[in-house]
Amino acid sequence: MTTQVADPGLTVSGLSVQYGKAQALRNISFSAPPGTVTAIAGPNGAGKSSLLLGIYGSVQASGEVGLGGVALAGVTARKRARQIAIVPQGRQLFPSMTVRENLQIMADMLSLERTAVDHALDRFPVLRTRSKALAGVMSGGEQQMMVVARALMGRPDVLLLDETMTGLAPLIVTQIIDVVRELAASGVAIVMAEPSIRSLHRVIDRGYVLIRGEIVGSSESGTGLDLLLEQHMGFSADTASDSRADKGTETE
Ligand SMILES: Nc1ncnc2c1ncn2[C@@H]1O[C@H](COP(=O)(O)OP(=O)(O)OP(=O)(O)O)[C@@H](O)[C@H]1O
Repeated sequence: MTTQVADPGLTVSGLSVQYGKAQALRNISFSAPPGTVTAIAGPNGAGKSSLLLGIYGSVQASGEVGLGGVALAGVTARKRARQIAIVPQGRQLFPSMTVRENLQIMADMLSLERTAVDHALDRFPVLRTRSKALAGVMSGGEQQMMVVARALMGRPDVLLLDETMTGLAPLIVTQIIDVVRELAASGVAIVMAEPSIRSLHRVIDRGYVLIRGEIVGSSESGTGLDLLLEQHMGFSADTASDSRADKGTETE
């Protein structure tokens, strides 16, 4: 009788990132199983982007990244780009091209089938209705939806979200969370890095607190992770802004 071994999903082992003499990330290890949403919570400069870019492969990193038990070091860049998708901080879209044209570029880059752009437009209703609008005239939330739809075009096994929810209106966050949950239900492993996770508890399955390039704690729930983040920072970003509003005082 053969025993089925569970797919480990994304595995990160001893990942470190250095910029010149500055160590941005030190010896990070964690896993993100298929069908789960893993949060990386930490303040500005903690190393969240460096971690996601190191996993994605667009910054030099030491250590090992694996997918489904296979080390990605031996996988071609093209295959890796299809298996792992990223929504980068700063969006990186072409403002003077239309929504459709922006999506077409990704389809061409990954040699996707002809229907890929239409599938991407169908992810969010607003993209379908505004497919001929220039990306630069779309609202911040609409642009973020575009970038999420673009990242999903290659049907990745792993989706990395770098501060995708930060600064968005609650209604937009809800729409993106719905897509994230749908993806997780279909088996995608999702890793989202955010400085504040207060409005994201319902989507997070597990997570880690990252401070100064190191993982300092983990939790199996969004609520637990938020508490941990508060403990490590002394206060959370949201708590700080709430209390400033309550007291009407500036703390800086
Ligand atoms: N290209 C770079 N060259 C030099 N230092 C960098 C570079 N990118 C990031 N850093 C430094 O590495 C550290 C981690 O930065 P990183 O952007 O990964 O953190 P972060 O948690 O994503 O922060 P933020 O929320 O501000 O984006 C910071 O001290 C940052 O100044």
